Amino acid sequence: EKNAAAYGQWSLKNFEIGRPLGRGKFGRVYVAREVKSKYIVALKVLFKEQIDKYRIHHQLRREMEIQSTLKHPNVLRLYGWFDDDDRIFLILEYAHGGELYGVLRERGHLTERESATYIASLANALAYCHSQDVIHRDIKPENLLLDHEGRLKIADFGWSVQSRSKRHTMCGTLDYLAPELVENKAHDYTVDNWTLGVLCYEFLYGAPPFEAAMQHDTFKRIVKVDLSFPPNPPVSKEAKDLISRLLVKDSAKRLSLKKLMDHPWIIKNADPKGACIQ
Ligand SMILES: CC(=O)N[C@H]1CCN(c2c(Cl)cnc3[nH]c(-c4cn(C)nc4C)nc23)C1
Repeated sequence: EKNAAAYGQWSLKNFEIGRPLGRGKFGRVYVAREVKSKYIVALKVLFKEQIDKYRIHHQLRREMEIQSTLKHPNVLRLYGWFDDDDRIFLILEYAHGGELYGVLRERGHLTERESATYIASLANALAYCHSQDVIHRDIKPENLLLDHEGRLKIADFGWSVQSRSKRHTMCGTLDYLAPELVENKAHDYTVDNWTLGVLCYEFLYGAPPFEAAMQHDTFKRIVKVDLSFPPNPPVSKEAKDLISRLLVKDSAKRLSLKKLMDHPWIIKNADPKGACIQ
């Protein structure tokens, strides 16, 4: 198996498996260590019978092809994969800082500097994905991880692996979807610009802008762009200005990622190193 590893043909023998990080319909994710290099990775295990049952081969292959070609500091790397008789193993970058979602829930809301830093990192990552013709990365707080320096990593769990920490948002939430998506209309990469507005709002206020008890009410609030800014926590007018330029029904009128990077709130608050949660 020495040669096998040399040619990137991995097998379970190359890894020591650690604690589970998350689980879901299709499998689980574990911390793992590559035996020879001692390199820490996240190993996602998917069961073939589940993949057959839910007929997601094509989606899984597309996700794997996309994620293995994307190489950006704010996109979680997929290093490779291997399989055995009944499982497929994805070798993913391990984010030492865990889920941004957890920090957001713990803290209630983030500071303007933290929020602007993460929005700038996301805009950078999305501009890169769009340049590779990849759109609609399923960006919601669950899919945002932090590395050991607090730098953001988009981890796209297209096949919904939920983490161990209790989820507050039920799976398949509409909160982050643009009107044209929830109305099943044609959509382009500007759906991601809308989602940036939702995330920026949620970082600053601790809850997404169109949240409602029932999914149908969320749907109505999204299509109406029923946006309001509560008095607490106090948020700068520049931040509200940026959010209002992203949460625009007409997708052609949404602030572009390029213009977002030059927005006064981002210039003033974003940490150029992309990290600032201590
Ligand atoms: C959205 C989702 O399912 N996330 C789960 C599964 C994969 N995943 C990770 C993936 Cl895919 C990569 N790196 C991670 N690091 C962690 C993590 C680290 N700490 C200290 N706590 C956690 C949790 N998790 C991952 C976490």
